This record gives sequence, structure tokens and C-alpha cells, in this order.
Amino acid sequence: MYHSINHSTLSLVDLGWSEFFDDQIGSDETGLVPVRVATVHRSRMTAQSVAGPVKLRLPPKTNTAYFAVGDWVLTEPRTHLLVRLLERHTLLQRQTEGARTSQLIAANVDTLFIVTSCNEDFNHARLERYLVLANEAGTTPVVVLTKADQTADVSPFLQKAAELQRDLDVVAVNAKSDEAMTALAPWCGAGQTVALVGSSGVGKSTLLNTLAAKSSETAQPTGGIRKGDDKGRHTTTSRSLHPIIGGGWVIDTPGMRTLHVGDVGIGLDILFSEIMELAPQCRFRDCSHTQEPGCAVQAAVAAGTLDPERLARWRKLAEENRGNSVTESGPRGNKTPEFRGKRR
Ligand SMILES: Nc1nc2c(ncn2[C@@H]2O[C@H](COP(=O)(O)OP(=O)(O)OP(=O)(O)O)[C@@H](O)[C@H]2O)c(=O)[nH]1
Ligand SMILES: [Zn+2]
Repeated sequence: MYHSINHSTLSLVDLGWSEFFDDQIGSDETGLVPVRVATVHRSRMTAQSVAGPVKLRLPPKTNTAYFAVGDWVLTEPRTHLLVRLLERHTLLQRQTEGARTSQLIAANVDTLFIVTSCNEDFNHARLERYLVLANEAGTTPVVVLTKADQTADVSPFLQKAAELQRDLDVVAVNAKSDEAMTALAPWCGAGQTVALVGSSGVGKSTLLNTLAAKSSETAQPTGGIRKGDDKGRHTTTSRSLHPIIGGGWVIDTPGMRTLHVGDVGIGLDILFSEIMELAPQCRFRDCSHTQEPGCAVQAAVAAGTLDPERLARWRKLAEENRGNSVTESGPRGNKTPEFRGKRR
């Protein structure tokens, strides 16, 4: 089976362009060409243009760490010289331990496919961290449960995933099969951008190869999983923008071992909305929901409508977020909130 992308039929809208970006073009910039960043390396970057892939010419002293895969940039038509980065619609980023700025994961992503498999990779606390990341970026999260073909019953996994966040979409697939493509089609239409995150070995590369219908020469290498511990080996090393068959774009991300949270207040409130909605009913406005009298959150735990482990995970993330946020005073309070995504 061989598929090819006919670049001559691509429009800017097919590439993910919208009014949001159009509105940013100055009257003196109409001669410049918008292209979408496809790969970011230490000293070089490539992009997708309506005419196909291009190698960007970078001005001297360009710091490529300020650019993310999925970014829209304006370029000189003949030289492909990078002129200006356009403001992002969404920005997925993560805090790195001890780092003063965050690491950019991907920009202008509509949907984040949070990939986990129907085995012991499934981990509430880890998935909740990915959900916070997506919520904070303004990106719609979808939990994709892979290896549905390797479990007798997917329903407990579907159930556990659906409980992670209100109105969360959850899909179970065999990442190796073309049916995965059909199941994920609602988020992969023309001009839509999805990104894949998840632990090593859950099937991100396999899913990417299915979505992009990679031939064996262009396929991402996939790692054979080690028997016994359900942990894969790291096989993905860099991120890039790939066309999805039938429309849309997919960005793969290298396995992220640690995912710290900071400056994600909105992301946390969306994730734990059932807890947030109880808080105003507590007797004390500054209730810590631990042992205060008249605490609506503790009452929900006692009534069996709120899982105490869920409450404990909220507490842990909220505390970590407080310690890592710029709005807090203290040693980390002088961080500059640069390059933050715009919320919808
Ligand atoms: N049967 C089955 N095997 C799968 C499925 N998804 C992934 N695999 C297998 O699981 C192994 C790991 O998949 P990868 O796609 O390499 O995982 P990854 O998430 O890209 O891993 P990293 O590159 O390390 O981040 C491979 O041997 C895949 O063939 C699935 O849905 N069903
Ligand atoms: Zn309370």
C-alpha cells in the first residue's frame, strides 16, 4: 500500500491556517509567505509550505528553542528566510526540573491524543498530568487506549479513563490496524492538528505510522516491548509534523519521563471540576478540604461520591503547582512568563 500527499493541492487552510493567523499579518507583510514549522533542531528548522517541505534559512543568532513544531512563521518567498513568528493559538509546554523557562512541546495543536495502553501502563496520576497540560494549553484532550486487541475486556479501561475528567473523549484502538484511523477520524479532518503524548512503548509511533500511512521506508521505528513489565524502549527521538491520510496533521513527541506542573491553575480547575464545584459549599472560604467542619469535599468523600485517592492526587498536583508558579513569591518567583499559549 502506498499513499502520497499531493502538495500541489494543499491550501494554507489545509495546513491549519485560520483567521486567527490572518489577522496578524501587517500591511507591510503581505509579500511574505506563511509556512508551518515541521521540525526544530538545534541549528536548523524545516517547514511545510503549500508547495511542499522547505528548509528554513535562519537569521544569525536565531535561538531555535523559542520555536515549536506546529508554529506558523512568515518567510521571504525566494530565500525561505525566517522573518517572524506568529502568535500561537495554543501552546503545549512543560516545566523541566530546575529550568527557569518551560520546554516547548508543540504549537497550534487542536487535539492532544493522550496515549496509554490497555495494560499496566494505565496510571491515573500520569494521565492527569497530561490532561492538565492539554487543558492549560487550550487543546482538547482525547485519551487513546491502545492494545485493545491484547486485552479480553476493554470496558474497565474505558471506564477508568472516562472518570479522569468530565466530558472526556476516550477511544480504544488497535494502533496497528486501519480501524484506528476510522476511530480517530473525528479529530483528524483537513486543517486539524493533533499531537501524540504518552509513555514509551504505548504505541505512539505505531499510531503515527497508521495515521500517516507510512510506507516501511518512511515509517517511524517502533520498539518491541519487553515482556513482563510492559515498558517499551525509547525509540522516538525527535518531534515533527506529519500529514495524516485524508487530511490533518500529527505531531509526535519523544517520551517525556517527567512531567512537572507549574502555572497550570486553569488546567487543574478543568481537570478537577467536580472538586472545584464543591468548594463554594464549604463553610470556610479558605477551606483546605482536609478536616475543617462543614467541608463539602470531605462530605462527598464520606458519601462515597468522591474517590479519596482522586482528592489526594488533586492535593498533590495543586501543591506542586503552587510551588512552581510565577505568581508565587519565593526563589522561583522571578521566572519570566514568556511564550505562553493563548487560551481560547
Ligand atoms: N497488538 C498491538 N501492539 C501494539 C499496539 N500499539 C503498539 N503496539 C506494539 O507495541 C510496541 C511499542 O510501540 P511503539 O509504537 O514503538 O511505542 P511508542 O509509544 O512509540 O514508544 P517510544 O517510541 O519509545 O516513545 C511495538 O512493538 C508495537 O508494535 C496495539 O494497539 N496493538
Ligand atoms: Zn472544604
